Amino acid sequence: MIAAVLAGGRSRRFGGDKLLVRIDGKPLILHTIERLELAREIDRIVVISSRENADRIRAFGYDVLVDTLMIGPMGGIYTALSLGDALVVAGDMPLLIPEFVDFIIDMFLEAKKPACVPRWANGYLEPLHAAYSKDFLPLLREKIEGGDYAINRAVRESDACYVDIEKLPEEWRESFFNVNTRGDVGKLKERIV
Ligand SMILES: Nc1nc2c(ncn2[C@@H]2O[C@H](COP(=O)(O)OP(=O)(O)OP(=O)(O)O)[C@@H](O)[C@H]2O)c(=O)[nH]1
Ligand SMILES: [Mg+2]
Repeated sequence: MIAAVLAGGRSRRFGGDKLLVRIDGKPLILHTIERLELAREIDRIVVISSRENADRIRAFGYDVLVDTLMIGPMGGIYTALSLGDALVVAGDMPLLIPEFVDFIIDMFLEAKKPACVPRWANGYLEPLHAAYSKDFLPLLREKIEGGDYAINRAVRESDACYVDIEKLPEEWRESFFNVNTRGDVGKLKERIV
């Protein structure tokens, strides 16, 4: 399975490109990628990046596909699916749990649904830690053409399968930690030492 790492955001809350910020001497996005490399079910990693960041990420030694839509995560997922079925994660998730990623992929391969998305008991979805099939593309295309870029709504309108987070090992929840603000960098440093 391909893993697509979304890296085309604006980092507005962070102020300055958060994915290139060094944590322990390493850019944030490489922490995310190195966690993915430990997942058995993933055989290829592609970064879905803005045009501006493409060369910088290639220089780290990773494949890049440029997102020309730049309409938010939905456009990143749409771009990723041009490569085939994909496990999609946000580039700002440096604490990914490889076993959890494998768990989602195994469920996705078995369920044969257009998407497999983690869901909290209160209904909140985690669409940037999820698996998508090419069968999700027609709905995405329709949404994009209609100017509705809400990925959660698209997932809910599809025949997705859901991964109930509260039924899984509690330590897997760390997978969803993502860096949005400068303060999150402090939290991250506490967790990776
Ligand atoms: N390829 C692609 N990735 C995106 C896009 N928008 C957001 N992302 C990525 O999706 C992930 C989650 O997005 P957010 O945490 O909301 O990040 P963001 O948009 O950079 O940050 P804010 O501006 O603070 O909301 C990050 O890794 C972003 O780089 C997009 O339009 N295209
Ligand atoms: Mg985020």
